[in-house]
Amino acid sequence: MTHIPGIVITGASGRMGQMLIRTVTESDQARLVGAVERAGHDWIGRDVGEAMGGQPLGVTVTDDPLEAFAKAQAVIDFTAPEATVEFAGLAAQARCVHVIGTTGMSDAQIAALEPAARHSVIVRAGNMSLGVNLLVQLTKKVAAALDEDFDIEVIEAHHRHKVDAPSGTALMLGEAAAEGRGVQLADVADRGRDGITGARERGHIGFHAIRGGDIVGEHDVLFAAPGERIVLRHVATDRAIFARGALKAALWGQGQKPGQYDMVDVLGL
Ligand SMILES: NC(=O)C1=CN([C@@H]2O[C@H](COP(=O)(O)OP(=O)(O)OC[C@H]3O[C@@H](n4cnc5c(N)ncnc54)[C@H](O)[C@@H]3O)[C@@H](O)[C@H]2O)C=CC1
Ligand SMILES: O=C(O)C1=N[C@H](C(=O)O)C[C@H](O)C1
Repeated sequence: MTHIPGIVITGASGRMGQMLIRTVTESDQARLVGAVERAGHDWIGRDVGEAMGGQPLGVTVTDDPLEAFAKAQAVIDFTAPEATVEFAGLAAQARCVHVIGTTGMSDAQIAALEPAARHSVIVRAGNMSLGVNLLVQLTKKVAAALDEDFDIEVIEAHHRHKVDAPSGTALMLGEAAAEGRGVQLADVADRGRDGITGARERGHIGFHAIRGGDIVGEHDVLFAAPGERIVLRHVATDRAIFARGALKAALWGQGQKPGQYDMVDVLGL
């Protein structure tokens, strides 16, 4: 019997799913024990390594998440909001750590994770990279140090396939800026200005989303005042940074008490 945690990857054929499978199989601290895709997907029933165009990995892609989770200690889930809510319940049933990278979740979907978190460890973050989680801390500090003479705008850019906006990372950065200022983001967020918007409102936090080509993920937090500007920037050039963070979270979650955590907890920032 090995103590190396067994990991299931949901959304196995996706951009992040495939990156996660490579990251887990290359790690000597974790074992790939399952790969899940949606019902009807043409990878179901195939070896996941072969489906990715490589050597067999001895793991067959399934559309039965509970059967896969029952053999695992952790589930790493970068899929879609409805799927993630369903997986949270099943991961709790199987007592697996559930690492959630999925973005675009509504407040109701986030609230729906709470019953699962009474039985299992959930680590959820809109961005699993070390760099962005450091940027979140810096954003909070800079926002706390400056007054409302500095207008805050969060600008993000992603590939043409991304379905949600603003990005999960942009929202994390906006929340951090709002927290630094001691306000609620919901009260001050300006999302996607268009038309005769009127002059910018003092104290508001703006969000802007660029979509194009194969941009992995870029985030700027702009603090603009009369006469000067500060720009905090993170540029992701490789999805491996998200996969490495997610695997770190899955390993960190082993032995933690049930509840909801984020990458700040995992990274000790
Ligand atoms: N937190 C982070 O660090 C990061 C988060 N993301 C987020 O991860 C999510 C996925 O991103 P990508 O991999 O680029 O998307 P993608 O569209 O390439 O992959 C999503 C996969 O999930 C699968 N899926 C959807 N519903 C499913 C279900 N019910 N059961 C099983 N599989 C299901 C799809 O078939 C697809 O293969 C997005 O929400 C994205 O914003 C992406 C990168 C980093
Ligand atoms: O969809 C993506 O690709 C990414 N999504 C996350 C987000 O919404 O912030 C993280 C990263 O920027 C890539």
